Amino acid sequence: MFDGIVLDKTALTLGTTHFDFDCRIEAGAITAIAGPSGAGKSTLLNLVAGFEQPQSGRIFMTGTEQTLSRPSERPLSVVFQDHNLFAHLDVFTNVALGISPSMRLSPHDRGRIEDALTRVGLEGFGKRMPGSLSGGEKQRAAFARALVRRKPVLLLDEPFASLDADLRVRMSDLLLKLHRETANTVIMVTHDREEIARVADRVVLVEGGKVASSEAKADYLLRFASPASTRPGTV
Ligand SMILES: Nc1ncnc2c1ncn2[C@@H]1O[C@H](COP(=O)(O)OP(=O)(O)OP(=O)(O)O)[C@@H](O)[C@H]1O
Repeated sequence: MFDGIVLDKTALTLGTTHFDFDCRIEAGAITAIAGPSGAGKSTLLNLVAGFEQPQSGRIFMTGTEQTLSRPSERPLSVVFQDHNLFAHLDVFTNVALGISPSMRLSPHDRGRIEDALTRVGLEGFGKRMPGSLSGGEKQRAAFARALVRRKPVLLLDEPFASLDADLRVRMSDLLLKLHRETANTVIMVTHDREEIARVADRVVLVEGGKVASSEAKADYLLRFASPASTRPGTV
């Protein structure tokens, strides 16, 4: 049994754009999804998350078929570039929603939420409202919510793109630290070559709605570092 993520000839058409993804994503690794703008990176992630459903093909995750299951039924958490937090709820409540949408929390759950906030460097931030947080603090809160869910798969859609360069590096370090602790399967859409170099184990290159290659990071970086590279537009 392959316990990573499988997109088995997963196809759909959105508007006039056709997508046809066929790939395997290793369990326990951080896989970057790279490729030019409009190639289909977010669409691939949306298929894995269940926000889009394929018109044909199948999707497997941690050994079970998930092709038609709802996003909430899939063994995963998602962190987006923006809009991760409910603006009218404090940080504690935003994180708590990762455990219980109805906010039925045991003392143990409350402890886990405080612990997650501490691990992402937001100790004492529980009563703060999202509007009073910096961009990096908001992303940390989003990570804390993903952490308390304890799902084996973490999907990140350009999670650090709106942050400045220094903060991007610190958030990458945080991602690596959390990944070492949880050994979860991470898929991260990114345009940023340096981010790929810093955090990814493997790289899936998406072009024209298809998976063009899937390889170890070192091989990917070597290929595109070469002056003979034929794909200057890609990260
Ligand atoms: N719901 C939709 N209806 C019509 N076209 C869509 C829809 N969703 C995506 N597309 C088109 O599919 C293509 C791929 O979109 P997608 O967002 O997956 O690309 P991407 O690689 O993530 O791009 P970027 O790097 O710019 O975010 C784009 O041309 C986009 O306009």
